[in-house]
Amino acid sequence: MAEPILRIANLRKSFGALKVTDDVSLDLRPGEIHALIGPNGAGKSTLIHQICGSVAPDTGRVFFDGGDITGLSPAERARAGLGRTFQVSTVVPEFTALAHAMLAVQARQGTSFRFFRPVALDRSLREPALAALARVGLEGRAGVPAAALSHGERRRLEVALVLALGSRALLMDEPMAGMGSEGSRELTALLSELRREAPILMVEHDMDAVFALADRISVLVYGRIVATGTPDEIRGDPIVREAYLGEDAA
Ligand SMILES: Nc1ncnc2c1ncn2[C@@H]1O[C@H](COP(=O)(O)OP(=O)(O)OP(=O)(O)O)[C@@H](O)[C@H]1O
Repeated sequence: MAEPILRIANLRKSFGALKVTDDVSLDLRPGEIHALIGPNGAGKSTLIHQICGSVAPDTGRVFFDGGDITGLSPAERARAGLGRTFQVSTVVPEFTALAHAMLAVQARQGTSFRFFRPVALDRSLREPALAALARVGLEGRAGVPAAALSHGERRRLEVALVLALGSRALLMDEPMAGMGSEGSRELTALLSELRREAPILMVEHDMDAVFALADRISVLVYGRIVATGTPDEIRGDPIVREAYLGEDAA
């Protein structure tokens, strides 16, 4: 079996008396989608924050691509190739899809300021940016401001940006949230393809998407992983059914 690209070992995090992450270990292997599911307040988002570096664990380690990244900042983790999708709507609404993608390519190339060369004219940014947009089916929307993209298109733009940043593994917190059924279908197809380029660890509440996409599922309840397995194993697991899925899983 291939070595995991991402490995979380014995992470613990408490907020006061509340143990939000209680000795969590899991990994992400090349080519897979690993979904993290669990009831509201189980600690899924806090776990993702600890993996991407915006929340420091109390104890435990995070390893990426063979190296210990526990002490790295979110920006250093992103530069190392651990990508996280973020809401494009919170960036610059007037910037076009292409401009966002070009800025992501520029960040990857490590040239933040080019005073004498307008970004919009730079072919070394434009071509990889257009390729990232094409990868998510947005090549025809390159000139459209982010604010004018549909919700589903913005989600795809987020994916294009992490690709343009050179991410080799992706963390996604509820990628399906707010998508209509058409948008969910498109994003499901895209993520399904994408796993070969960059494996994905995702938190997701949409069980149809989880069971359609995931190679493995981990179930988090009160900060603890109660089960990890294939969708079939998770569906049939009595502890999971009792703790979380209920009879809908039948
Ligand atoms: N910065 C913080 N300070 C104190 N408590 C926090 C903080 N962040 C999260 N919590 C608490 O930790 C618990 C886990 O929250 P978290 O958002 O990680 O859960 P979740 O599984 O992602 O939930 P949901 O599915 O509703 O998004 C919750 O009880 C939450 O109120």
